[in-house]
Amino acid sequence: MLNSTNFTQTPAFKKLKAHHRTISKKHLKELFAEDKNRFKKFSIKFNDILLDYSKNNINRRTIGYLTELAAECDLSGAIEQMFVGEKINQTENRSVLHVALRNRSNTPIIVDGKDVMPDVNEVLNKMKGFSEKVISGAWKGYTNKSITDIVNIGIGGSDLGPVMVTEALKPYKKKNINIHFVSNVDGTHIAETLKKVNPETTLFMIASKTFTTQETMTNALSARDWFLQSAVNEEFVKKHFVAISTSQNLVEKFGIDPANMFGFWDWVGGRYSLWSAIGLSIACTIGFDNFEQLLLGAHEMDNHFRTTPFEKNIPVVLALLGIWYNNFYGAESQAILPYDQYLHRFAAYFQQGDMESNGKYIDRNGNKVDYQTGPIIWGEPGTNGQHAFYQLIHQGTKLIPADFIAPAISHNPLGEHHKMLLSNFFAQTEALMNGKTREEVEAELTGKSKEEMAKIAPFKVFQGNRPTNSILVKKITPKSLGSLIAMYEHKIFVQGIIWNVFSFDQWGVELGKQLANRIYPELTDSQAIESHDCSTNALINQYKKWRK
Ligand SMILES: O=P(O)(O)OC[C@H]1O[C@H](O)[C@@H](O)[C@@H](O)[C@@H]1O
Repeated sequence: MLNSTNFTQTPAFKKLKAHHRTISKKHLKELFAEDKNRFKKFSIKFNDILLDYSKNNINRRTIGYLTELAAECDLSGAIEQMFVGEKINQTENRSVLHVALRNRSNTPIIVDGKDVMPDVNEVLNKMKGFSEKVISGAWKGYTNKSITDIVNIGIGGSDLGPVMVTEALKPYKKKNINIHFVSNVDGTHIAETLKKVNPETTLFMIASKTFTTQETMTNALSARDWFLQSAVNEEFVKKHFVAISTSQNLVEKFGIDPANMFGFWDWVGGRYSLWSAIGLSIACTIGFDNFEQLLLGAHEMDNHFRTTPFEKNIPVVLALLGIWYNNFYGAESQAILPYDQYLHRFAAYFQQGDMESNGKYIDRNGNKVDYQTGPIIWGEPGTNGQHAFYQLIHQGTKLIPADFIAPAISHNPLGEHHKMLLSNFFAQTEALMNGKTREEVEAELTGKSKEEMAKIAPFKVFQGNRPTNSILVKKITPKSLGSLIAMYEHKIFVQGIIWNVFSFDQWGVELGKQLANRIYPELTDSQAIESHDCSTNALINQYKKWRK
């Protein structure tokens, strides 16, 4: 059982409250001027990842109190409970073991008296064999041609991870395999995808933990119909459809050969599942050896997280900084800004990862919280963001803590591009910290009259004092990406523990599904609907009129 302390009632929280009153009066610039060793004190290097968190509104005392807070919420106990397979997802009575999926040291992890590692390894072996067959061309379609295109059909956790990773690791893509993803129930998504592929050489991966998700099942059936228009014989489905699920029963019902099913377990949360068979599309796109490197990178981050003291523990430090801004400074969001085009879905991936995990107002005791929990996660790759929303980060009225992520080495060392990209990365965090004073603005406005200067100067001033983390990675490789993803996963875990919420269920997605199922049959005929509130009725009835 996880500890369920209200963190706002701890001694450390009270110390942080008092401390916040003083330190929040100091500009980041002052903190740097006072202490030339800030970088040394507030940075952590782990393998090929450097976290510089010195550009935050903190000093040694802040970190001391924050780590005390973590201790008072029994973070160490919670970490151990997760790693040893205790059922910390209490509302679903499940263990939380994405760490077992990438447990490359193979130490036993026991759930309900049984070591899960042999099953994990068995599925990994099956994925290895299958991906090798697909990539080598040995897996043949119904006209004896090799596979050229994979269409992964899934949504949420059965989509976002593979999408993000295959995009992030495009430089490792096998040349003979193209990957496509269909998630939205909007027919446009599947229709546009099917225009690009040939039924004779396409492999569909139906990815769904439950195998009941409306969007995925609808898209899978449409894909099957489309395939059978050409292949005709239902026997051929098994050469072109594989399933990734925890439900063998439903997979068989759908007509997929159980031999082509890749299983996983209820202790893998959807948004933590890219390491499981849900990663089959990744393995078939970049090769199994690279998939294993991804697992290894995550495993090394797991070990770091499990064994490193809090003040040197990257996920813990990131989580505590998030709590500092969320609960003391009143920040409502957290930006993730990758300076790497290949990471363009990274923020979208962690929108699910973070917001589905910690977007909760009921605590682990079943009571309504009286503090803020999960932040809004958002972001786009630099430098696109700079020309869009950075205005608000620099001069808006909201505090937006931001994580800047960049690789030192580009996969595309084209001319001066990477140097320019990185100069923007370094410049932005510097600008956000220092800002620009009125004096500096005036010094630049040479040749202007006093009146002209007074008129324009206020608009050109930047307050600065805006916190950032810089995460510099040597290169985005399968291994370093694995570490980066695991880093954020554990950050979310730590925050959930301290906010006292259950991070591994997602009851909040159910109500909308339920109501959609009720409304769906009402849309069939042309009868006016009166069973809802006047707004919903009117919208449905207008839709019915227009579609006639
Ligand atoms: O893999 P499935 O079962 O199709 O679920 C897909 C998604 O459905 C819901 O939106 C949530 O439960 C998500 O966490 C999940 O990832």
